[in-house]
Amino acid sequence: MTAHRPILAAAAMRTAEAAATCGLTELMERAGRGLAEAALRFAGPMPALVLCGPGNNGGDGYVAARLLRERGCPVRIAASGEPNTDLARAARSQWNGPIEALDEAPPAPLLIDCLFGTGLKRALEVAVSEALITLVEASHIAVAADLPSGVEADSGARLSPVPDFDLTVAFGALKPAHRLMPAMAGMGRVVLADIGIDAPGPWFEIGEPVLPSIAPDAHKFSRGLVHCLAGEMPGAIALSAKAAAHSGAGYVRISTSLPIAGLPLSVVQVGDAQVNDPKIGCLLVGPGLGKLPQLLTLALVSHRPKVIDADAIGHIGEPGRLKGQDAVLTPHAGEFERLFGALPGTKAEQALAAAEASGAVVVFKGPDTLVASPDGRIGFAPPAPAWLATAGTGDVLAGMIAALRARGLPAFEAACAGVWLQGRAAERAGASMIADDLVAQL
Ligand SMILES: NC(=O)C1=CN([C@@H]2O[C@H](COP(=O)(O)OP(=O)(O)OC[C@H]3O[C@@H](n4cnc5c(N)ncnc54)[C@H](O)[C@@H]3O)[C@@H](O)[C@H]2O)[C@H](O)CC1
Ligand SMILES: [K+]
Repeated sequence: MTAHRPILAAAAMRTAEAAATCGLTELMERAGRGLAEAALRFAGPMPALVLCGPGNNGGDGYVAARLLRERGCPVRIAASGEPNTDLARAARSQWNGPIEALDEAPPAPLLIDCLFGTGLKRALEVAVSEALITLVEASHIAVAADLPSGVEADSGARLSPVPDFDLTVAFGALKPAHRLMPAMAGMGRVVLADIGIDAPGPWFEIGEPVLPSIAPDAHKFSRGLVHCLAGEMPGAIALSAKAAAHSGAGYVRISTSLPIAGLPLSVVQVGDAQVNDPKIGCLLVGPGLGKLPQLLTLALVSHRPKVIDADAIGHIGEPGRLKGQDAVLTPHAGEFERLFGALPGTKAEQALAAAEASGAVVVFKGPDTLVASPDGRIGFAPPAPAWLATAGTGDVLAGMIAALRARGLPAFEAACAGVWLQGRAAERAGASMIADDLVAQL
């Protein structure tokens, strides 16, 4: 069971650090110790070169270098300049070895990057960036302290070229960049060093969901009825319906004008869509819909909870149309931009703005899927296999979320649970999977 883990943007992290009762000096000592221990566990004792920048990330580096040396590792430090914070100056004063110039330092088998962390504001100077890339490439194992230098903590953008790391040790809490592209792709394994910060908040990494149990006296309708609206290409909604059935819905029904082949016999096909049937736990519209905006209109007339996916998102037109609906929207980047326009800010800020504009829970899909609620919560997906990027996996996700909603989870929790379960199913299905195989793993 993995709980939700807090994710803190840079400003929230600074607030949490300032509120820590142990004081900032002790926080830096803990961060440096966490870094040294994680590097030792990962790489074993090997000659290390620690790169120290001007801020507190550099301060963590001075502490880690001292502790690694105390444990018998041959350690050198190379710095890009003088420390510019009292904390980092104090940490450096406890290092009594030499400090090399960054652009002249020869490489070492273990490279620890403490140039910049959450305080990075702009691209690295070219000489600093080049030295970092050269030294990382010449090392056997490269470890980033908090974040790889060059990565912007809140957006996951690379402000300058960033080499690939083997290990990233996040301090106190994950930052958005640990779960956002492109930054997360180059971090290697990400581990969290506990420095005693306790800052639960509305942003978190989605953990293993707690699913509603099946009551001993359950019947098919009490377990949840998912009603799917089929459109022009019924294969897609068939995949959603199968996924819904395997995600614990008690009853899955499709309204379709033509019989759909290949569906499990337990999925019931009907001719008319009684979208206000009070037994419906969740409506699903969009997969394979094609050019049938009237089916979206029909879904929006219904007072039942709904998942709106794929083609249906393109028919919404104006996000405000969804206000007052109990809806989960599941756009990928193209569908997101078509509906909400080019929103400013980070992916998390865009997802929140979209949730607010529509009043819906927004599952902003991609290799770094986010689930945003109009109430300000955001769930960041834990890393999922890249092989999920194949046709039909979105239809499967929509069906899963619809089933979880019909089973009684609130919209945001259902969406988070669906995203988490889909990632784990993909891990089990393996790299050669197609969307149909994903259903078999639910
Ligand atoms: N605050 C704490 O108590 C603790 C922080 N920890 C670690 O500290 C960093 C964040 O530290 P901060 O000093 O805010 O930022 P950085 O070390 O990332 O460095 C910012 C520093 O550099 C300047 N700057 C920004 N961008 C550039 C650039 N491209 N080129 C040159 N200089 C730049 C900026 O003005 C600042 O002066 C956090 O990640 C943790 O690693 C400890 O973990 C715990 C205690
Ligand atoms: K760093």
